[in-house]
Amino acid sequence: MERIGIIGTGSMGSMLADALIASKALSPSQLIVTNRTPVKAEAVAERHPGVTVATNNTQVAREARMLLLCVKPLEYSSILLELQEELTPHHLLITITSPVQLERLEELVSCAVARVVPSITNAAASGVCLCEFGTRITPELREKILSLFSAFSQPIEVPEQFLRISSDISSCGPAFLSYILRNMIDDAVEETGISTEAASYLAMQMVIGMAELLKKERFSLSTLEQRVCVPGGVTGEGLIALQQSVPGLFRQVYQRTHRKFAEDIEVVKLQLQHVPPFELSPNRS
Ligand SMILES: NC(=O)C1=CN([C@@H]2O[C@H](COP(=O)(O)OP(=O)(O)OC[C@H]3O[C@@H](n4cnc5c(N)ncnc54)[C@H](O)[C@@H]3O)[C@@H](O)[C@H]2O)C=CC1
Ligand SMILES: O=C(O)[C@@H]1CCC=N1
Repeated sequence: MERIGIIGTGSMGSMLADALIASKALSPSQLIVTNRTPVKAEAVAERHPGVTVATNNTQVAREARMLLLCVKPLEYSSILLELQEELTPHHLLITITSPVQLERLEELVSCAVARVVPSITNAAASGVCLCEFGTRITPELREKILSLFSAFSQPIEVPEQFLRISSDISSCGPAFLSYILRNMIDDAVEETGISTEAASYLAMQMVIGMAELLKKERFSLSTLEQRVCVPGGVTGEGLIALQQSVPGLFRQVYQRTHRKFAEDIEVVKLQLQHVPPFELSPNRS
């Protein structure tokens, strides 16, 4: 029975644990989890009796061959120093974050490495996850990863150059759209006096209905816009206000995310300089 380890059970690590078990891709006994603050790992085991809570990261590497590293980029150097001796060529290390380059990871560990960037939408067994495979990933490992994540998402292979923008849309997108929707609601309340509850309910039902339409492939975004925008009607009037401020807005969003991404890559690179290549690791026998 193959076990999978999750290091870091914060927002994404716990979502992945829940999704793997809910989709039956894994039974609880196949999962071993750990977190710097143990209570978060214990909460996963409370939701899914049978999940093992490890006391530290090295225990996870000893008991599982496939590891999902679900911590923030700045935690990588210390975790890699801890895990370096435990990781063998039989392990598979999957990072879920973007600014840690796979090429660099391959210099630091002896096992195969891959990236799978999830999205909060995967919690509803929906949405995509973005995959990138390191050079040690065999066709069998590739299939294994795709099969595991396809239990609760649509895995899409993305070239490194488009990883950031893809993640901006699929992973950050739910936060961006939620912010816009909250403004749609707040402005409705301020402008008309409708209650927040009523406006929120209408907005959420609208989004759910729209997603269903898109899911059934009955409409593209532009046909949806055309069908709703009756010539001479009110939608067109509203769109005039949007046309004045929305075009180019997301370019600013993407410029900011890309700038932050470039900064993160540099900080991670500097930190990883303190991790020796795996062949030179001091404890290596
Ligand atoms: N939140 C999201 O929607 C998405 C996040 N990501 C990526 O996933 C990564 C994690 O993000 P979140 O889960 O949102 O963050 P989070 O802060 O909720 O979770 C990180 C967890 O790692 C734990 N941790 C930190 N250092 C540790 C260590 N040395 N050993 C064990 N556990 C440790 C923390 O206690 C925390 O529970 C980030 O790199 C982020 O870029 C990727 C796609 C979507
Ligand atoms: O905010 C972040 O850094 C992460 C990456 C993708 C979604 N959330």
